[in-house]
Amino acid sequence: MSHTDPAVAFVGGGNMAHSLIGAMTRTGTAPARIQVAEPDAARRAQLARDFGVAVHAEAVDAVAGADLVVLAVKPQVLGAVCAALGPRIAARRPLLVSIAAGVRIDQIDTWLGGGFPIVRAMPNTPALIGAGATGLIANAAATADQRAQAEALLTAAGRTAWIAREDLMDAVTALSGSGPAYFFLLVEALEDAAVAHGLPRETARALATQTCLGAGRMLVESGEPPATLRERVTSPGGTTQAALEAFAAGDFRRLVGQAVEAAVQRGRALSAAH
Ligand SMILES: NC(=O)C1=CN([C@@H]2O[C@H](COP(=O)(O)OP(=O)(O)OC[C@H]3O[C@@H](n4cnc5c(N)ncnc54)[C@H](O)[C@@H]3O)[C@@H](O)[C@H]2O)C=CC1
Ligand SMILES: O=C(O)[C@@H]1CCC=N1
Repeated sequence: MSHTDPAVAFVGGGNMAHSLIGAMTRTGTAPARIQVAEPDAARRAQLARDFGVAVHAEAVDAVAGADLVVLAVKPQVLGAVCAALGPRIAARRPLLVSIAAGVRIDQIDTWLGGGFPIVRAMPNTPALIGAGATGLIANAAATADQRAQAEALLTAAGRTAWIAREDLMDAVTALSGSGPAYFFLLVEALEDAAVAHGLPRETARALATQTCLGAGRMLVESGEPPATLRERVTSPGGTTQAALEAFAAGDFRRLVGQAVEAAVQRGRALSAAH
């Protein structure tokens, strides 16, 4: 980003805000362009120390003068936060970027008072190291420039993809939003299995972790389909084939499908609860 960066206010200075602010400052956004509202004094102090951004206890103090307001609070408090914020920003109507899981754009707009440009984004925790994956969707009130601003902000934290319809956000949340946890679980299970076969835990963790990184980098850097990369590891009648047959016998793909389905349903239930 450059000196023409929008003035950005974060409402909520927790884990995801920390990740996104870290990504923005690493990629050249001046800390002076960023304000954060966070009620927890220890978190405020940490944000100021880590990034040199201005911190406030009250949301209304952070959003004055902002071009773009990132809503980074928990879904359960977003309604109250928006209701308090709406009247204070109604005159200027900055772009709102919500990262709250399971909260629809029309719900946010209604809480704010109506007629606001809004982008809904679903990032994930690897944003912390610039390796995030974010799905995006905008409402009709958001201009092309505002969409580009939201995309630039999330691109600082990794890859982004616009989606065609908001109901697809439940699938994005179940895939990439929650997805890092699925890979962490697989690494945990692999590590435990190797320990059961006698490897020291540190060795098992180091090898499982590096294998996850290596596989991920091959997927990104080779551009080849995962099935092709899998087949290349799988010597006929060899060890990988034996392992993949055990996965198939346990209906691994169906299990993954069920896990994603459960996350999709939970996302829908969360939006219906607001
Ligand atoms: N953790 C994850 O992997 C992902 C989380 N999200 C979404 O990001 C949002 C934030 O999640 P986290 O950062 O993990 O939560 P968090 O709990 O770490 O951060 C939320 C912060 O909001 C603050 N807060 C509470 N009330 C406030 C108010 N009235 N004004 C300003 N700040 C207030 C809290 O003190 C807390 O620091 C959630 O809506 C979540 O659905 C989205 C994608 C991935
Ligand atoms: O588990 C959750 O509800 C949030 C949304 C995606 C990742 N964490």
